[in-house]
Amino acid sequence: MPSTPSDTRADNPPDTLGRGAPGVRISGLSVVYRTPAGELPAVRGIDLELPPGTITGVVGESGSGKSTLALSLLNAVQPPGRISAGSVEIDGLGDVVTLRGEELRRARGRHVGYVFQAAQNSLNPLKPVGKQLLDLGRSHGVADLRGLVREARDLLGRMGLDGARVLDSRQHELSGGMRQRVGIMFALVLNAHLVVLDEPTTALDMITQATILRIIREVHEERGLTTLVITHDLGVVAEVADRLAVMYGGRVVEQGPTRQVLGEPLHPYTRGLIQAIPRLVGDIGEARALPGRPPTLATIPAAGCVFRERCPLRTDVCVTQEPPEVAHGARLVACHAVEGGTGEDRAGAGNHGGQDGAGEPEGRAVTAGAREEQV
Ligand SMILES: Nc1ncnc2c1ncn2[C@@H]1O[C@H](COP(=O)(O)OP(=O)(O)OP(=O)(O)O)[C@@H](O)[C@H]1O
Repeated sequence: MPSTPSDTRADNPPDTLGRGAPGVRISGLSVVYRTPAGELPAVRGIDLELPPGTITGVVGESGSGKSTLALSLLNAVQPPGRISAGSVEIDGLGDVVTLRGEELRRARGRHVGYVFQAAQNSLNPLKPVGKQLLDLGRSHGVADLRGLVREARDLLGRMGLDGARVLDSRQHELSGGMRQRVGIMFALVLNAHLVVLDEPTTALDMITQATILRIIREVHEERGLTTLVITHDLGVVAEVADRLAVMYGGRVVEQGPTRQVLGEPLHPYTRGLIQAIPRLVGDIGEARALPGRPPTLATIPAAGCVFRERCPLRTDVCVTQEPPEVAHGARLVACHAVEGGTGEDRAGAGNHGGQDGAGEPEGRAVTAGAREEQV
């Protein structure tokens, strides 16, 4: 990759984040939305670590709280929502939940690059993409705007687009898939070292999706990033993520190295998600959709296990007691019915969770293999 825009920024304040991939520690994070029935939690007491240099995937059905979690990483939850408890510690930035005003604006884009779920429609319809790029550069004090444009063209070119043409285009002149790639370009172009991608490939056909996932992985490794990918698509995380967190009803119910979580799922919800994937070969009847529907804010139970209504393993204790996250080797699982925890605390699991089986080349190869078996 050629020199990056941040290499050329002369008039910027010192880069407090440094050059390395930052670690992120989300602790006790809760987010509520105000509704006619009062403030209801969309994310509840989440503890999640993003080890430096890894790609973490967050999966779960619609409404499980994935986007709300992603927004919290940027302290960007908007009313009627608010972060009601917890912290998001990013190396070099501190607790972003406490950042305000100019500090926060600077952090977004420059330190934390992001693509929101609605990336396809988040461009300004009146301005060419290139003009919006220059606005972004100026608002972050980029000295070498030509370098910024070069970088944008290069990123778009790698994603299979004619960069110069795209920069000259307005939103309505681009297809959904092109806009999606423009969104990814904006997330990467300021050379942030923490990148949050919310459904980065939803508008893309399978072949373009595979290309984009490869590029996300390549850029992640070239630049030494810490990356969070939010998706409802297990295929996407199998392809790209070292570590995986499975969300349901605002809780993380299972987390650990992708290879382990997908290869040998422990939580009944994770198992259900995997069983629901239709296979191209074999008995079509093997794919079993999860019965029932995920809860809404109004139907998330106030006590007990959030998954119990749909759970085949439910017992009485699930109605009254919320299952704690228990370590199973490098994994954390919140389920009363999963036996054989190692008895380690969260820290114990988190420590080897970073790399163990996380899948540097070997882990991904195995994960890819697991995916091949699925099809
Ligand atoms: N602005 C809002 N006002 C009220 N409730 C909201 C708001 N935004 C999200 N919610 C609710 O919060 C819960 C979590 O939503 P969120 O969008 O974070 O989930 P998600 O897993 O990202 O789902 P999807 O994949 O459909 O975006 C859902 O029940 C949703 O209806």
